[in-house]
Amino acid sequence: MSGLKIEPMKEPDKIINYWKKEKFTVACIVIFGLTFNNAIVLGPIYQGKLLDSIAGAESLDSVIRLAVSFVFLIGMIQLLRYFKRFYIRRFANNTSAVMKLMIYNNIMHKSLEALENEDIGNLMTRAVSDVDVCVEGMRKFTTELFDTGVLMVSYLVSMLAYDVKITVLSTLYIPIAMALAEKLKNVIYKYSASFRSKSSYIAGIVYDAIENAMLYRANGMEAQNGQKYNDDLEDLQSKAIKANILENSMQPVYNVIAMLGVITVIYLGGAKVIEGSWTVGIFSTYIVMFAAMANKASKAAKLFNSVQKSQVSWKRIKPYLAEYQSKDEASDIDNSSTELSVKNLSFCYPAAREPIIENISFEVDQGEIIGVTGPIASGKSTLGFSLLGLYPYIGSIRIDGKELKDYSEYERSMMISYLGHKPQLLSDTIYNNITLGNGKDINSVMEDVCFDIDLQSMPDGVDTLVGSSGIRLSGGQQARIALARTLLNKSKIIILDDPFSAVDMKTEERIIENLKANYKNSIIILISHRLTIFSRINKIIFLYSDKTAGYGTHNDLMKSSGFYAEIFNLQCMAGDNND
Ligand SMILES: Nc1ncnc2c1ncn2[C@@H]1O[C@H](COP(=O)(O)OP(=O)(O)OP(=O)(O)O)[C@@H](O)[C@H]1O
Repeated sequence: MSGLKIEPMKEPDKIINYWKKEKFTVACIVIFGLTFNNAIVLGPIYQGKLLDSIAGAESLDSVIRLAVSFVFLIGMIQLLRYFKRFYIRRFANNTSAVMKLMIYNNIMHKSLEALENEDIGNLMTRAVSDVDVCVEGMRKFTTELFDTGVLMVSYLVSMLAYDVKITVLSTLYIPIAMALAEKLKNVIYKYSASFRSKSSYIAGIVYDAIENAMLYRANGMEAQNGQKYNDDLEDLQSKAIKANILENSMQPVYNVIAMLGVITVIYLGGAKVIEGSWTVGIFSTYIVMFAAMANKASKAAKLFNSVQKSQVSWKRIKPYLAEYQSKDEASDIDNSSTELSVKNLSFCYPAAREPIIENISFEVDQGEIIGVTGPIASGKSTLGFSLLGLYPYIGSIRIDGKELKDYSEYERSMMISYLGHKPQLLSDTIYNNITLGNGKDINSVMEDVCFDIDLQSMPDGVDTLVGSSGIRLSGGQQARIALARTLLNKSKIIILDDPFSAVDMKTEERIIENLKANYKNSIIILISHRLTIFSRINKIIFLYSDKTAGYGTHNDLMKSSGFYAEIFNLQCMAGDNND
């Protein structure tokens, strides 16, 4: 009984492969399932023999011998049952884990565009609860294949051996219960699908409430949201009732239909006892077998309906069960020097019709800091984003002479660090937020982002917990932790999108000096609205709203662009006034 091994699998979108993958476990289920369900038939037979032995006033010795073997038999049957259950549970646990692993991998490798279009609540429900429902259906199916299928066959064969006519006549009602369950299949499928999709919707609302809790509270929307949530819950509840009622409440009906044959058994079996061709023990054995089989038949009918329900979940998770992908970690990066050359770069978001930036050209050498600025919505962030190479672009972006799109995803992630608008802090310590588990020393990067002073007032230092999304830190602290994370690896190209918007000007100036002094092997693309430090950096790209661009040193732009000079002078004046 080795531990669970959770490994990727081939063709995860074919449900049969989950049984094929667990060959050993499935073999154990088959062996223990067959022996248990065949042995269980011996129970009523021994019970009947015991009854006849007592009624026939046999010796006490033989009654005790029979009773002891009966108890031993029951013990053995329960032991077989234990192993059968153990392996079925193991199959279910492993299948659930592998499905979740495959879905997780799929999410991690989904294109950004596809992820942006995902409904988070829906995705979460599919990745977790739909997997559970689906695997539960697979477990029940596997269990009942033996506990119902094999057992019914065993009982039927034994009953036929006792009397063919009684068996045929008494079991005529069983197919009726099965046919009724089959008829309800489509209704159950429809209700289950509607319940699962409402459930996803509710998960989305909860996710939204967590994400935007502050916004809703600040705007006094608790009551309004609460009422809507309540209405949705009521709707969910009514869908849940519809989805479950047919599946669960029909079992007694199936049971009554299947048990109708007991009248035949009592009538014809009783006559056989009276005429002396059956003993009371045989009659008892037969009736116990019949009742057990009728009970199993009604469970089989319910099983059809449960499997139907789990098929809804399977259909929901199937699109996420793609082949396992792993990054090729081979890399051919030249770390000796860095050069960035951008020529006629145009970029259009996949969902947009027109390019946001057009024909941008510039060249940067190692150790240089390039500022990117311009009016609102002129495409500053888009330019930074396009340099990541995550989306197709027009024109050329060459790093060390090689086109960006010709580098692998892994190589790009090794060469380029990116800090976007949001700090994206994890609910963890400062240290873990910066290293993301790579174990590196962070002392120097903490000094580079001027966080060493902040740490002095934190009793737990770098082990301070930042809270959910960094809630326990100030905006400026959050921004600098995120900046430290981006700087830590001293990547060849570092793209910083508005890193100083929450940082005061003095700290901003100190950080810029640190970047100039300590990141001489990198190229830094600094996107910012604040131009006061632009006189200290190497070159500037000024994006105009009409998609043209100015490029040069600060002094060049002060002369060539009246717009740039005006913004710079205004900001310097505002800075002076603040001082
Ligand atoms: N993912 C996207 N899909 C489609 N269009 C987008 C996307 N992101 C941004 N845009 C559009 O691109 C244009 C430029 O946006 P961008 O964020 O690059 O401007 P910006 O200069 O950084 O703006 P700001 O100064 O407000 O930060 C905007 O009109 C915006 O609507």
